[in-house]
Amino acid sequence: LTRENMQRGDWKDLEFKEYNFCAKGQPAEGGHLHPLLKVSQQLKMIFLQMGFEEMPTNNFVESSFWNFDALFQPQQHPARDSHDTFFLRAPSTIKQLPEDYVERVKEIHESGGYGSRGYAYEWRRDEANKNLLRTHTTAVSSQMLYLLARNPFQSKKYFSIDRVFRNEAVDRTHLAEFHQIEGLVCDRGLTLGDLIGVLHDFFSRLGMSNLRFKPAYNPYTEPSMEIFSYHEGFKKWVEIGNSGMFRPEMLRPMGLPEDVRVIAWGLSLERPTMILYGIDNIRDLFGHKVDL
Ligand SMILES: COC[C@@H]1[C@H](c2ccc(C#Cc3ccccc3)cc2)[C@@H]2CN(C(=O)Nc3ccc(OC4CC4)cc3)C[C@@H](O)[C@@H](O)CN12
Repeated sequence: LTRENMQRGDWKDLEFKEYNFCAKGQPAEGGHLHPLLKVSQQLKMIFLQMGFEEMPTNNFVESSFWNFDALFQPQQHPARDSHDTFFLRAPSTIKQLPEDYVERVKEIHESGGYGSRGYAYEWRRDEANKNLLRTHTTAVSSQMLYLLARNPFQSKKYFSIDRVFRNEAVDRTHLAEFHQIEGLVCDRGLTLGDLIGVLHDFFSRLGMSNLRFKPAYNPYTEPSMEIFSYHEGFKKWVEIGNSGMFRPEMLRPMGLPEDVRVIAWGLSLERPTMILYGIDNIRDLFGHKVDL
């Protein structure tokens, strides 16, 4: 029976079979939640169950100051080169920064302080003013810790899961951006043992309990550790993240009390998602699937 039959009136001469009200309908094509979304929701639940608060990471553009200088990362560090970082043409510079804090950061880079020798170079404000696409969510962690330091001290547990951008060669497992997962605990008298303990708690909730730690280096954490977990499936140790204790050269200029320590760790969202979903080409995670 068509619209034309109805308009022409010739439906009267047509033969119709009995309507089968018990016939099954067409299977409804349902949508699917994206694997990255499902894994990030699972990780968000883990952090919330551990009493962590989510950081506001809804801005991809950061200043070099918050992304590097506040983390005591020197201005000549290779990661700050345009080969590794996306700098912005417009707006190319940050409008304003907390001037008193900037002065203390300049001081710690140039001549040290709080027992540190610093880097003994001429720190440049115009370098710190350059806007970029954040290379890690630690650029947000630094701002949250600075805000914490401006109020009467209280211990805090923060997390973030969001996009970060690196000007790197793209290959099967690397794109110019990825989602970083970061957790941090700020409290008086925290030790490396507390970091190891919170890592065991966190990763055991992801089904990874057999962990090993390897000394590593980050410009903003000392000591630093790479985190490994034995993967029963692959029968080998898999690097599952990086961690460390933020340096005094980062925390003291913020104004945090001398006995306050911050332990932190990070991992990517893509790696666990690809492993959990058996995806071996990161491009299958993004963009429209083109079956050529
Ligand atoms: C440019 O690449 C950086 C990324 C990404 C990464 C690395 C470090 C941090 C960090 C940090 C940090 C350190 C100190 C203080 C604060 C933040 C965050 C993400 C992953 C971190 N990595 C990573 O995610 N690996 C991983 C994580 C989970 C996982 O689960 C599977 C189900 C079993 C499997 C693998 C480790 C490696 O993949 C590494 O080669 C790649 N890393």
